[in-house]
Amino acid sequence: MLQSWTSAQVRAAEEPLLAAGVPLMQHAAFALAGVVARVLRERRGRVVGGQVVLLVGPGNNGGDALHAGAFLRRRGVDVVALALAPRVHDEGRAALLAAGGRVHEVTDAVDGAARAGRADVLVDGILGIGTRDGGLTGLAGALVAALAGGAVEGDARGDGSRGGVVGLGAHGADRPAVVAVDTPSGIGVDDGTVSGPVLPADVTVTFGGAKPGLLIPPAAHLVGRLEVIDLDLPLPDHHPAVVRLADRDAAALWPVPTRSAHKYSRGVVGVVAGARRYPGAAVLATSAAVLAGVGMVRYLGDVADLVVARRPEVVTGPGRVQAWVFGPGVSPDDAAQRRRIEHAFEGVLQRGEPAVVDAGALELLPPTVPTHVVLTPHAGELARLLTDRGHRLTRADVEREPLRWTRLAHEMTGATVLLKGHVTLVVGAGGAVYAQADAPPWLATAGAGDVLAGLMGAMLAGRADDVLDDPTLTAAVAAAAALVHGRAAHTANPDGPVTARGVALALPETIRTLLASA
Ligand SMILES: NC(=O)C1=CN([C@@H]2O[C@H](COP(=O)(O)OP(=O)(O)OC[C@H]3O[C@@H](n4cnc5c(N)ncnc54)[C@H](O)[C@@H]3O)[C@@H](O)[C@H]2O)[C@@H](O)CC1
Ligand SMILES: [K+]
Repeated sequence: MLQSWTSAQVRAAEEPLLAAGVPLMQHAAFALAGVVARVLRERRGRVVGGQVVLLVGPGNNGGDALHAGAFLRRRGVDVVALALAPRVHDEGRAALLAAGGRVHEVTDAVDGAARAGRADVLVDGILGIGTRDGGLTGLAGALVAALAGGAVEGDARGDGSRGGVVGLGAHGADRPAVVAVDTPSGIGVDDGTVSGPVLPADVTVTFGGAKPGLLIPPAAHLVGRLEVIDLDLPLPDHHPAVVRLADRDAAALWPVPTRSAHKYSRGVVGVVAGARRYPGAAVLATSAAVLAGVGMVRYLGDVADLVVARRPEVVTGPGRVQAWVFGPGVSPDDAAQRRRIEHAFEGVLQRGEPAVVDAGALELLPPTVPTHVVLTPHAGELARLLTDRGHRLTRADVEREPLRWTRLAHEMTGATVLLKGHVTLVVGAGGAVYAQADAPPWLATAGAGDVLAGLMGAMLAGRADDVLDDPTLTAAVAAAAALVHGRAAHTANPDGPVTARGVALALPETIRTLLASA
């Protein structure tokens, strides 16, 4: 499990150690220098003679970079600090100079970008947890925009004058590797927003514990490989801001049958999905539930013949269920499916049956529901859901601030809300947040959401009693389902195209491997 803490939580945890004179910055800088040395070795075969340029901002984040530069100097690395503020960390600066490094005061963004572009490794120490709203501006903003590759047109000098842009480009062996100090500078450290230029990192070395912005999109896409340096900070372990589950966490959440289990005790999933116009969604959602290993799958809808032809294990017609899947392939104008879903919602509310509410069923959601109801919108559907509740939003708004809007949807509806994406966010009871980045981009394909819904329904059915006893469990189960979904895509075809059906078929093998690894 990867846990993360907000800037305020990290500062509070650092305070007693700093008061006791623990040299946290030295520890952080030493670890940072080790990572930079490793990156130099990866790129050039050796550390000695490597060229490192430090981008140094006004605070302790720049201090970390300067001290790391001093450590690297002692290992024979050529280190130049580009000071991007009128004043940089005094001690760090003195340490770098004493070790034979150089400090260059940058006054021109184009010139600064040209110097930075010549490095083997660029260390981004402009801002860390001291970042205020608004991202990088002025000289640092213009320099980073120039380096990041023309994000700013014309204003690369930071003084309004036009200048040539020295872009790092997106790829290429010649461009410097970028190592971010604590966070890529300019991201919203606590919410993952990106409101200005940011230098995409190859590696982010974060201190004490991860920060939410490193896990939440869009900033999460700029982090590269994440390395967490443990500083033994007394962080509130039971109250992380955002969590990312690992395989063993998902395995621990999986409903593994006991020897005395029978099909009803293992859970029955009721699936209301598909229509004559969208029969595939019913097949995919029921298949995923069957292949995830639930006790029984019960299908309600108009394409029962097709579902049973494809999945003879499925029973049809009403009856007892432990959890529901509503909505894949259901259009709002489908009166029969609407009635079935509205009727089943009564059970969800009265008897406390967990439910996954997807696609067409999102529009049938009662005004408020308990947390054992999981909504699984993509960004466009979340925008619509909130627009219907008085917040005029577009898909792009949701993509800019996914955590904010997922949280609001949870607060307004009471449901656990899972926002599907390359990074999937889940917000559940008590405001718990999960950010799962397990899905390969190939998984963005038609029907993949139907498989996720079926798989999650199977998990909820298998753990229905636990979920009802412990309201916080639903969000964890939803996050684990997202993890399994991503892993199944990988099992289906590592690093290549996948079909939704292929992902469903890969579930048994994926779950077996996951449980074996725990
Ligand atoms: N507190 C500690 O003891 C430790 C801190 N560490 C480092 O210190 C960093 C935090 O240092 P600071 O608190 O000095 O903060 P930063 O270095 O992140 O920021 C410095 C200053 O930049 C200014 N600033 C903020 N947002 C800005 C913006 N958008 N544009 C321009 N200027 C802006 C503010 O005046 C802020 O105080 C951490 O991220 C980490 O790298 C590490 O050395 C570990 C120990
Ligand atoms: K930084």
